[in-house]
Amino acid sequence: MERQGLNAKVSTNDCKGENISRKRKIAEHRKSLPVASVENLLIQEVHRNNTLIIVGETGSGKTTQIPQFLFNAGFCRDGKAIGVTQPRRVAAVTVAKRVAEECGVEVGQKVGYSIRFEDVTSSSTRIKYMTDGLLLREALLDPYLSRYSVIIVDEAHERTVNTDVLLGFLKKVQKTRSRSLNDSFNTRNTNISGLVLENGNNGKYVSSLRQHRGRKLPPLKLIIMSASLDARLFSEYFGGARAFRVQGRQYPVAIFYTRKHVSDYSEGTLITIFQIHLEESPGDILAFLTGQEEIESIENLAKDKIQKLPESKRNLVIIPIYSALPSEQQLRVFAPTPPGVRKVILATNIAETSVTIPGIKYVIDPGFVKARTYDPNKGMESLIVFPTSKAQALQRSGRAGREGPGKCFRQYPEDMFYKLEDSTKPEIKRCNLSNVILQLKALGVDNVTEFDFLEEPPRQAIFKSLEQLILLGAIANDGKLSDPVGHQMARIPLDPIYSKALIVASQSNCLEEMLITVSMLSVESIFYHPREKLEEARAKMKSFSSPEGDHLTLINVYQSAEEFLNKKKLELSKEKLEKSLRKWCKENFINSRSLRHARDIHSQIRRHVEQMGLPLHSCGDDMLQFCRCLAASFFLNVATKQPDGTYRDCASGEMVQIHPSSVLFRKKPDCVIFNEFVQTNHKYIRNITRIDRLWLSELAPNYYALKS
Ligand SMILES: Nc1ncnc2c1ncn2[C@@H]1O[C@H](COP(=O)(O)OP(=O)(O)OP(=O)(O)O)[C@@H](O)[C@H]1O
Repeated sequence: MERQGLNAKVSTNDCKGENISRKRKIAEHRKSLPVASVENLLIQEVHRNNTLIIVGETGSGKTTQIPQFLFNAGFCRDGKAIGVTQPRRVAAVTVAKRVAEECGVEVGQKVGYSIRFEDVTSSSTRIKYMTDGLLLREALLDPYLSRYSVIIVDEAHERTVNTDVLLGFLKKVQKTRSRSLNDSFNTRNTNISGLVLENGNNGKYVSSLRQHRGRKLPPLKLIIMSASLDARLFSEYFGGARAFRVQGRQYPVAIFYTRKHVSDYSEGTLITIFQIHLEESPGDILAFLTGQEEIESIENLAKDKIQKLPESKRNLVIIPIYSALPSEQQLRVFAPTPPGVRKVILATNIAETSVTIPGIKYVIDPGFVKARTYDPNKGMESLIVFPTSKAQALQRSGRAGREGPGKCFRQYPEDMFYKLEDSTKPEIKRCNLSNVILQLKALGVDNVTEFDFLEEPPRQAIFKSLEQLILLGAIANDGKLSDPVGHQMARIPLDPIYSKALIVASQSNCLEEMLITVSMLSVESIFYHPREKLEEARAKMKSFSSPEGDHLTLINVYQSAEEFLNKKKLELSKEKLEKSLRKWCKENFINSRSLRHARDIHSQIRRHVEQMGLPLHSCGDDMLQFCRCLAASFFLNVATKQPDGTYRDCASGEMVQIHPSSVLFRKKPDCVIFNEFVQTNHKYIRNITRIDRLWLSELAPNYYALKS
């Protein structure tokens, strides 16, 4: 007993020792970062300028250190907080965890994060990492962002829609806050609702202002950061804002190009993974691919190849990361690699910016990315694979060289690099804007065409999206959000068309079914059909399939999985239950990762609609009612069969085909609603349900009466 006690004591001490040495290492590491040498200068610049643009090499310490410098310089006095936005959830979470560790606190205390459906902050949080979309949602409740003294918009070069909208909004808040400060200096306690009216908003702004009447709001400091942004563009937009350059890089990254053009980049990536594994020194590999399906196919091929290696070389583990993966699975890539094992991470551009994945020494960059495009004439949005920009290539190589020197293998010849665009085309110029417009209107920007965008989206795209929102009933005659539908839609964090579907379903007693549908539609490929077991997979799919179409088929899958879980729930532990669900998925050729993600989304949105008080009913076996509800929700996406068996999209007039993955592929009903337009060699529609054409003028009279 005594010995055990002694041992226990020794191991606690060991633990303490380890902790102390880790803390010391972290402290030394922080001091060695390029930004550390300019801390005082940076703080001076922030004091002098309300808007500052900071450009510094990847890994120089911008994201993790600058918020801490600001905290130490007193920017969180009076209970104010520093908000740091990231374009991606995974970056917000992992960086917050790292900074909490550096500060020696639990995440959620002084340092926290907030992403859609997950808030790890408390009243003591002073440095808050979050997605740019989340800050926009916060602004709905607090239009002056009054709890923040500084907002840092990180990775601004990504130019996501949310970043662009946020920048325009922050510019406005800065102006208003400076004015509110002057007003409260001059006429303390006066009613400053003039500012409210100027913002063109209603009750929400007023109440928020009332809270601040008589209290000074300090000017909002805004910092825009990236390793690869066009500082001039941002500076001009913010009236000649100062740009500050942090010199120096932590570790070098050697760049390698191929001699010739690579015709099949996935094959090239696979070959390079194994070349690195067999020829290079220890260190983990990060390879960038374009999407879930591509990642899963390379994952399977790589796993087969590993089995064929000599025993001593099989120490290779493959870990995927893409946005449709549930958060805890995404975080697996950040776990330390066991000794003697080499980790290969197959990632989409989700791992391209901000993140530090411990152990990564090698990056493979095929030079492609899947991105959204939007054709405003046809109102059609699709995902297309594009070459990356130089900025993206730089960010990707920057994922190596964070813990020591690294190497980046670009899967294209050097001259190709110089032909790439400097920066990525802003998403706002190539996407459907209905979500943006809904958000702006909710923020009180009634005339969207007058909003001060960093770069204007195409007018036609604005009008097309406005039209869509009007047709969905989100906008009233006066151009404001309709009451209650528009306001409700703005509260649900989904695409407007899906938010509307939930509202319609709540009125038709089938919200339970629509919640499942929307969750399943929010993930990629529920079914998988391995080439070697095609017939077996098809037979299984048939057992779930509904003659009405894909939406009911997806519901069948979801409900069967739930039934299975309910049966097993009493006899198995949580861990075993997860395992047996994976087995069930495998037997049924269901993608277990996608199903898990859909279940996650389902429970999150369910909580949301419950909070909103929407009645959660099921239509039971009355599938006709549900199909009518689908038609009432997705009436903007209707296609009708043509004599030659192809389909015509009613909204755009475009000729399309039913995607081969649909259960209606061979049945070819006369009239269908669909949820996705996919453009490969052909134009396909996906996720389809048959409807009766006559329902349309009854369920969407404004649109169809007008059309006919
Ligand atoms: N989670 C982590 N684990 C280990 N080291 C980390 C972690 N996060 C950051 N670091 C270390 O801190 C350094 C600075 O990271 P930081 O994210 O602040 O740089 P950055 O300048 O913002 O880079 P980028 O422009 O690529 O986002 C990294 O190079 C790495 O050495």
